[in-house]
Amino acid sequence: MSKLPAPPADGFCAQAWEHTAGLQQAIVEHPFNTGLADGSLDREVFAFYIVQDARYLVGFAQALAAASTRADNAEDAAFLSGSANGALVEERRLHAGYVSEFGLTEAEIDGIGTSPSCLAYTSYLRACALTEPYPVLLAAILPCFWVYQHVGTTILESTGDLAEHPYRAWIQTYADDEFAAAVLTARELVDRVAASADDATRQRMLAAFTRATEYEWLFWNSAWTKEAWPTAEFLG
Ligand SMILES: Cc1ncc(CO)c(N)n1
Repeated sequence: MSKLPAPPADGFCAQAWEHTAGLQQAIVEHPFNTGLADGSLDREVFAFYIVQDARYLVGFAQALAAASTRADNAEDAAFLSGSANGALVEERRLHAGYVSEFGLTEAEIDGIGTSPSCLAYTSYLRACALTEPYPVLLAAILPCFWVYQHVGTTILESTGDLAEHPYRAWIQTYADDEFAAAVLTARELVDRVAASADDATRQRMLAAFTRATEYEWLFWNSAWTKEAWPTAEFLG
């Protein structure tokens, strides 16, 4: 799958993407993602990322499930709850892969602490689910779809044939047609909800979209540095 078409120029998504264009570029150019693209990324760094991402997906799924309870029609509720289920299926798949692909035992996985950035991002999504209006929650969720699809397809464009690529499975997951269709549906939902929101809500949507995109950058950066809690040394 190649890049998605641009969203309608007069909608929220177009405005949000333009507002975060510099950040989107920094994400694609982050050394974690350039290493993922050319296959040079250290496998241990990738394993750390996968463990964090499985934990992230649980929080993301909870935010999606919460959003589905607030949808005002069955189609949107089905999309959101189906996406929640999809994120949890992916979490189970990643978890199963720890042992087969990375040789990590359950004890080793338990020994990897949830990083500050992973906890911050998932906590932010959960907080939006509890305290923000439905349109703002949706805007916070959207970068999780859209940024990954953008990164996945940008990487695929640069790699071409994936047959021998060490991170083939990851690239295929986020560059495939099924994920692209989900991103289009999510964008259409956010544009529709934004179109009937008032200006103040639309401002908060833009702030939430931007913050979540910042957390996407932080998430990759925290995997790259194998971010730990600086306070761990005080706790023995
Ligand atoms: C951090 C993060 N954001 C988005 C996705 C895509 O669902 C993911 N797997 N992980």
